[in-house]
Amino acid sequence: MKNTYDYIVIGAGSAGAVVAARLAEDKELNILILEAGPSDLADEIQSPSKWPLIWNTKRDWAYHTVPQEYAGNVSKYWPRGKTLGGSSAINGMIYIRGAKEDYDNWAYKGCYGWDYDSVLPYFKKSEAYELGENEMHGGDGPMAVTKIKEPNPISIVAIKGCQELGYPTTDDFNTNIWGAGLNDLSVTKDGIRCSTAEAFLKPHLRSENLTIITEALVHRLIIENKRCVGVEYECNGEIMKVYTTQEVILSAGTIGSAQILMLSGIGDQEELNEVGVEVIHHLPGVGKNLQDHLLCSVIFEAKQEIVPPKANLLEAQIFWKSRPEMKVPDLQPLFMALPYYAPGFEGPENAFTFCAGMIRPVSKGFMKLVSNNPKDNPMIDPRYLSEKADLDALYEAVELCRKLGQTEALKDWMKEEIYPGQDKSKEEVLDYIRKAASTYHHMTGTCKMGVDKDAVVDPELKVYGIDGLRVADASIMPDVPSGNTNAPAIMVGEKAADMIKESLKLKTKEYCMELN
Ligand SMILES: Cc1cc2nc3c(=O)[nH]c(=O)nc-3n(C[C@H](O)[C@H](O)[C@H](O)COP(=O)(O)OP(=O)(O)OC[C@H]3O[C@@H](n4cnc5c(N)ncnc54)[C@H](O)[C@@H]3O)c2cc1C
Repeated sequence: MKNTYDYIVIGAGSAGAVVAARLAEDKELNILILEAGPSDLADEIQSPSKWPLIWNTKRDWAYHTVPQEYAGNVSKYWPRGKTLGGSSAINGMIYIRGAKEDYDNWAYKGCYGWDYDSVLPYFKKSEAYELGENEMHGGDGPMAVTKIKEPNPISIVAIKGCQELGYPTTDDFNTNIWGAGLNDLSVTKDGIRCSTAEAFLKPHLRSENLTIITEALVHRLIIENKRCVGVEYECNGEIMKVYTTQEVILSAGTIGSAQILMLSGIGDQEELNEVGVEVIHHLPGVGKNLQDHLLCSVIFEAKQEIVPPKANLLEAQIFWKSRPEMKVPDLQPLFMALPYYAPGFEGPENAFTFCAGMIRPVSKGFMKLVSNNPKDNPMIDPRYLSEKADLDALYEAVELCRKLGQTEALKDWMKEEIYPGQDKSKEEVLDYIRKAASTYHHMTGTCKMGVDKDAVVDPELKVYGIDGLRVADASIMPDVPSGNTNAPAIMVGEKAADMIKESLKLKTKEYCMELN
């Protein structure tokens, strides 16, 4: 193993695996990718219906928030992938990009080059859409996106119930987001999860210019004169140092990237002083702007036996709005053929869930270090439901799901509403929502891209105030897209790799001009 590489990528997750693989396409470059977790060789990862079995194992960071003041005063569990592929190896495999307006809004806030028309080519670049290339989909990218072959009966009746209530349907959320329909999945044609490790890293396993090190926990960046020159990490109990000739790309995810910046002395100076980290660069936005979507389970006991789902457990959903005047969806209820009880709630096993989802949160939270030890999980406070607008929206999502349970389409399936429960007052329903609300797993924003004083990276994803360092993952999203965040994180990886390659070309050109 060398001790100097052209580029060092930290984190082999949804975005990091893409950045490393795309850079390694240039055989002149030597790339290192450091991943804290072990390999992804596990049946629970490969089989699309087994993903919740990975929770609380060695491949899950298993974070917990602080007790949520506005959400039942309980701590909420946050699974995150800790393996090759990162969270794309433990996620629900729904392939969705969100609304066009999400990205146009990023550009409106100063993130030039990130409007939907500009990012669409990057979504398409990564994609091998089962139905082939068209205006909205890519046909020959590394990442399989397939249709659900044998949907569970609950998924089908839920969509019919939505139609009965007057909602439209859609057969492709990435072309027309509004309405109810079956999801596209990041699953191969052979029915195996298509994580970014599967799609992007595996084809490079024999590439001599891409070195992948697993179980390598990055402690901090090595910074000299405000330039990132390398990385310090721990592997097999040994502390190692590795250096870069070009750049370090931080792709450790919404928690990991902000944590590593702070451990390296880049963050809010007062907060860093409190935990004994020497301040290298005061950047107050690091760890702030934490945003997440929320779910709340509406659970029905079933009249007839539910067959176990064959696909990804999350086959169908609806994108809708909490108020008629809304221009983009803010609700995304998911239909599951199993009971998804929140911690502390229980009920019959032969049951199904319409999981009310709220996807345009107004509440913003933060995370910060509790010590200067890289092995200590940071303190995470998403401040769920701290803004009343979020509770109002989630309430509308719950009511939509409850109405769906009462439709004719569901008559042969729905025996009884278990949660929030029949004949509950609005106050009781709100109380249930606060207690049962859980993450939709879409945390973003702690290293926000932007042009304001709280921004951490510029629109080229370069960290303000430090040379040779970019962040590329879900943490840079200024606002969480209104949909699931895996495809957007992969898009960030694709665009980052292209920008890095462009910078290198420019540098080489300048160097050649100097020589002449
Ligand atoms: C349970 C679950 C279900 C989800 N379901 C869906 C879904 O169905 N569809 C969808 O679109 N999205 C889903 N998501 C969200 C989506 O997977 C994430 O938003 C996306 O994977 C984030 O990508 P990322 O690159 O930012 O981070 P990650 O993919 O989490 O990658 C970060 C990587 O960095 C590594 N790392 C962190 N710290 C260090 C360190 N100090 N040293 C070395 N390595 C480090 C991590 O181990 C990890 O591999 C789900 C997420 C979860 C957890």
